[in-house]
Amino acid sequence: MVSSLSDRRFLITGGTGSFGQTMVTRLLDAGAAEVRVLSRDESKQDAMRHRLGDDRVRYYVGDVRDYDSVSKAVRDIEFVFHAAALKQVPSCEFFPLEAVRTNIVGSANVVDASERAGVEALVLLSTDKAVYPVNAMGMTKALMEKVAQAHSRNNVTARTRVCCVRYGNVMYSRGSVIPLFIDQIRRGVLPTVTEPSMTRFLMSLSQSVELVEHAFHRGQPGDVFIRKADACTIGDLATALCNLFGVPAKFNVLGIRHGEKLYETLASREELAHAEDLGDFLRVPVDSRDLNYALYFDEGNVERGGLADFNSHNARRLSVAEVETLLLALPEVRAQLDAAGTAAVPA
Ligand SMILES: O=c1ccn([C@@H]2O[C@H](COP(=O)(O)OP(=O)(O)O[C@H]3O[C@H](CO)[C@@H](O)[C@H](O)[C@H]3O)[C@@H](O)[C@H]2O)c(=O)[nH]1
Repeated sequence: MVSSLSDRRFLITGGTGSFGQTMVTRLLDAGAAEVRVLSRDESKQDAMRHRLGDDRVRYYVGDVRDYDSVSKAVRDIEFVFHAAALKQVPSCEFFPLEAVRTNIVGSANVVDASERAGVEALVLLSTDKAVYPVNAMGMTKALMEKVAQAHSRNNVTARTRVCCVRYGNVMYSRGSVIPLFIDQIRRGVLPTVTEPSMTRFLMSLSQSVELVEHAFHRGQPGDVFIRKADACTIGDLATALCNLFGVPAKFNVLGIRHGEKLYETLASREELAHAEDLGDFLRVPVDSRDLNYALYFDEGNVERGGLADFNSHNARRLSVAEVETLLLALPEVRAQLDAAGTAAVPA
């Protein structure tokens, strides 16, 4: 268990992304001695350097696919957060081997380089799409989790405590559906809803950081941590945005896209059979032959209705009004509403 973030040295792979930037700021605020950012894009690093203006942040240009660049960035580091990934479903479908190289081989490089450098703890970021995966992005993230768990299972004397976190859609993340719908609404175009009854878990960026910190502080080697998020239908999400921008809730229905599921699963029924309920979080320990499954069944200790998955269809369903409240809590949405000005009349 790590008690404090202050005066410690951190590496964040993919540190210029939405999660990475939020985590860097959080660590700096908590008094970190040094935060290294490893990423491929020098111009994003440059923009971040100017925005933060904090010389505790060190920028490493490199690629997790290249073991050498990871091992240089991790030298003398105490804690690593691994956020670098190929995350777009369509690009991973078109180029699955690229997803293998970044999401699986790259993650294995981060695990191995951390172990060799004597890093204390490593948290890898995964996604609900890794559970019962149907697309290359989810499949490669599922294998990333296996690589992380194998490190713990196969090395009893491992120096690095490796855990994963899994979460669903982060609201307003780059290229996601919320900024797209807002852009469409503001341009006077009908939002392009794939399938109104499709459901997704909703999480804020700060909740994703909280989950990572929870795993970082409390995770045992090989654990997967999940936050018990609420979910909504995409139809209700589009309706909530139309209401906020004062336009009628009418959509252009496209149909479900290639590689998409009607709902996502955060924890499989197989995992729930031995998961530990921690209130807001679930902890799925690494599968071990020693686990006493029978105890859980005899004591009726399996949460969420026996052997059902925890998915976005059976999770707590947010109402349109609740989605509106969540959206209004996002500074980006408020800025868009302000920019839309008084023309936005409530529906
Ligand atoms: O024009 C559009 C685009 C998307 N959607 C729907 O909106 C939902 C969310 O889509 P999107 O924001 O594109 O996210 P996902 O494809 O679900 O994937 C995101 O969420 C994952 C977690 O589930 C992350 O791992 C991925 O990196 C991230 O891209 C889905 O049901 C889509 O069908 C629409 O209705 N219309």
